[in-house]
Amino acid sequence: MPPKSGHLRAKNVGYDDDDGYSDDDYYEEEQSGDGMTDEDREQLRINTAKVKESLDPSIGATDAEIQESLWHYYFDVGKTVTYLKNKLAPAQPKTEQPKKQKAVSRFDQAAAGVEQSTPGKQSSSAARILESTCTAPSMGSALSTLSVMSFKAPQQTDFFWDTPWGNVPRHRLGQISVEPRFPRGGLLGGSTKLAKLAAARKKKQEEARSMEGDATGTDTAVALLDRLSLKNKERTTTSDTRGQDAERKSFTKKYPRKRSPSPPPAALETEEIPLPEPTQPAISFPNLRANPSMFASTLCGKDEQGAQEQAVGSSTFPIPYAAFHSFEDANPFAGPSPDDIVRKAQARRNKPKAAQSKKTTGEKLIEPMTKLTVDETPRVKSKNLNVVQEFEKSGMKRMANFVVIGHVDHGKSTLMGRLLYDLKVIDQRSIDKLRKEAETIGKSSFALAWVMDQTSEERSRGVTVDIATNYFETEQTRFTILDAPGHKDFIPNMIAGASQADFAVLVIDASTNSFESGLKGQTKEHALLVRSMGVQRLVVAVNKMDTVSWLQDRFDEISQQMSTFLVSASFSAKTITFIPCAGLTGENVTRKVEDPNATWYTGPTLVAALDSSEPAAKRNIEKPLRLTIGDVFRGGITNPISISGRIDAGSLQIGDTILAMPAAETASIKGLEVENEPVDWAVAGQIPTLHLADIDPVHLRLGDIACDPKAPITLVKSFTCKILAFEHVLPMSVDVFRGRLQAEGKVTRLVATLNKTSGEVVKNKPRIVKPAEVARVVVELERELPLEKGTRVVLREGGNTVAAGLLEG
Ligand SMILES: Nc1nc2c(ncn2[C@@H]2O[C@H](COP(=O)(O)OP(=O)(O)OP(=O)(O)O)[C@@H](O)[C@H]2O)c(=O)[nH]1
Repeated sequence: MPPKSGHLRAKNVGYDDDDGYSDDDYYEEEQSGDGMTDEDREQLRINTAKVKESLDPSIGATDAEIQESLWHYYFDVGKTVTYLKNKLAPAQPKTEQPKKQKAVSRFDQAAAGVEQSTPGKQSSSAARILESTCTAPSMGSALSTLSVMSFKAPQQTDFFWDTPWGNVPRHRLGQISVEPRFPRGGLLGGSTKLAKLAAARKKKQEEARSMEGDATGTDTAVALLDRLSLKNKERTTTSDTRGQDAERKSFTKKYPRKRSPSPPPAALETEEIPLPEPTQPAISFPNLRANPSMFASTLCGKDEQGAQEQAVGSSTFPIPYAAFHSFEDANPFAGPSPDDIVRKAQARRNKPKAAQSKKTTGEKLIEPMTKLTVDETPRVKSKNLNVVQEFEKSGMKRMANFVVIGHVDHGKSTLMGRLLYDLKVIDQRSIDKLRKEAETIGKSSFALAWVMDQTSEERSRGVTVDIATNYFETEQTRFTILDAPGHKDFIPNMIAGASQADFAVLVIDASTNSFESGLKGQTKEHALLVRSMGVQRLVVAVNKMDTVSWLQDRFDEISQQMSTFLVSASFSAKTITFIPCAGLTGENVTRKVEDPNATWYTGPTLVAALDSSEPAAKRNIEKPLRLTIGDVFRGGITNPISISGRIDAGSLQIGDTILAMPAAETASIKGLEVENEPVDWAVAGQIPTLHLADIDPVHLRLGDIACDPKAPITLVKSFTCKILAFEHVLPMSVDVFRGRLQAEGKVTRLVATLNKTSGEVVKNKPRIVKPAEVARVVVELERELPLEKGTRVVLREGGNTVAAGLLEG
């Protein structure tokens, strides 16, 4: 039987300094009940066969003897054979033995020297190993068997007398303790490189410590080793300490410590552990006790002694203002504030003539602001183009912006993605990439929608959140798509999109029940909103026709119901077009439908219907500039502040100065882009990007108006408007929306209900305005807004659209 012991542990002991650290030091090998691993058993079996082969059969060694010897010689076949030959055939000369031995290490030599020079001390080194090894209860019995079997007190004649591991000095035995079965705590699992290094360092420190302790009791050779290792240790310690000090210094420098409040002196005095009587120190040490922090002193009062000690120390920090006893009495607001001084200085500069000339009640409030905006000299050189002439000369295609509206998930983004893909605005590679990405998150059906929905939130939720813009052109027209969110939570964003649109594409899901649920939801609300915001032309895309097998009945049913509703919502039947299509498959989007069930349809494709739209109403190019800011962003390193938005009226060019309202701050246009292309000018109806200079971004907010400084938009705090009620309206709090602009307000007065078509007064001072009624109401705002006659607003309350209105003054 092979011995069962912690022998395995001994195999892992690295005696030489240059022995590398091994994982085995921290991971005990998998052992079965006999203390051996499967690997050991296999090794033992192979080596037993080898030993048997090498031994003269006359020697007659049993398997048990061979295995025992192999075990003690760490499976060394040569040594085992020699040992068995010596043991079982004593006649053989012993002198051959050293030749076969492995070269001994420096430590082994030293240890052997110890044993030779101090015979009395050679008492059972192996037993000592065992003593220290047999600490783990699990190994106890196996080891005790081993100690009885193999580690009898060695005789000079004993074969083991010169085995190096049998002569391990006691101070080294600390290493041979039984390791815990699992990685030690504190090293984060022990398998990382860091953990290994930490463990190796710890081991070295322990080694050095044990050396110090035993140094006196060792002989010269061990003392020599001690000195060697101590030197090393000193070296390491010094360099370590130096290193640590340097590290600490640099760390302290890098991350100066916060002074945490020290406990007050009283707390220190009440320490429970009695301190030993202080002996008179030969050298007086500096008082290293930390002084209470200023914070603690302030809170708990000053300890006089502490204060004195503190006075001696150099690291004192006065409380700000502590020296000024009368600081409570002083009035810090007596003089003008630094802001006042700056504002006063700025106010001395010239006032903008335009801003001055048009004074309203509200302007009194923003007077200081307008005084700040003076510099009308553009910093960027203007080409002084006559933009109206340039526009006429350019022979530009007609332009149209359309907003895509409809209930959530009815397929708006997919339809637009398909349209852009089929018109080759989006290339195959991009689509493949989107498909792949969509597949990875299990939303492959949304790949086309992702052409429009580009934020990670939209993609992960599968819902459009904000207006997405894209462009395409047909033979006659350059189109700007404004894809609106369908979810009711994002109606304000839909309003912002609709406020920039010339016409709308209303997408309706033809699938069973989807159309019906949309009617109760945003299909109707969106249609009403765009109408009340001035949109007259509507293309109704009856989408997902593939899900109803292109059934004509379904198409007709939807068309009829929607026509009735839309006409009741003041759309003209002539300006509504119904197109059956399937965005997902692309049928009847840019190409004719080929489904055999769809032969009944002979009308235009969706793109053809868009292209044949009436040109937008005449653009107000010659009117003063009005651009509703739809986005404020950083347009790159050279363009730290950029805005984009639709030009509602007028034109602009590079070098122009614009006035941002309500901030009443001017800025100069240093760069212009339309549809991502640099241009020199832009006109009403376009949605350009303006790269600005000479303005602080804080003065630009979504919904603000960029206008002509010579004809600025007025700021109003209350207005009268003609509304179409969606819900009951009475004097109530409302949120007022104008494009991206949103402000709190109140319907303060119901002036009259009006006739829908003629606009004549039906009833003065009604107590309530019912849904679908038209009325004149007065709205008061919490703050002044840039609004003027003809502006369209939406009134909402508690997340519902209450009414849409047109400003009358
Ligand atoms: N079968 C079929 N499914 C479609 C069609 N069009 C869109 N879908 C699916 O309808 C789901 C919603 O499509 P979206 O394009 O995200 O809908 P949406 O109206 O833009 O949604 P929101 O913008 O969040 O309101 C997706 O799973 C599409 O694959 C279609 O023509 N046929």
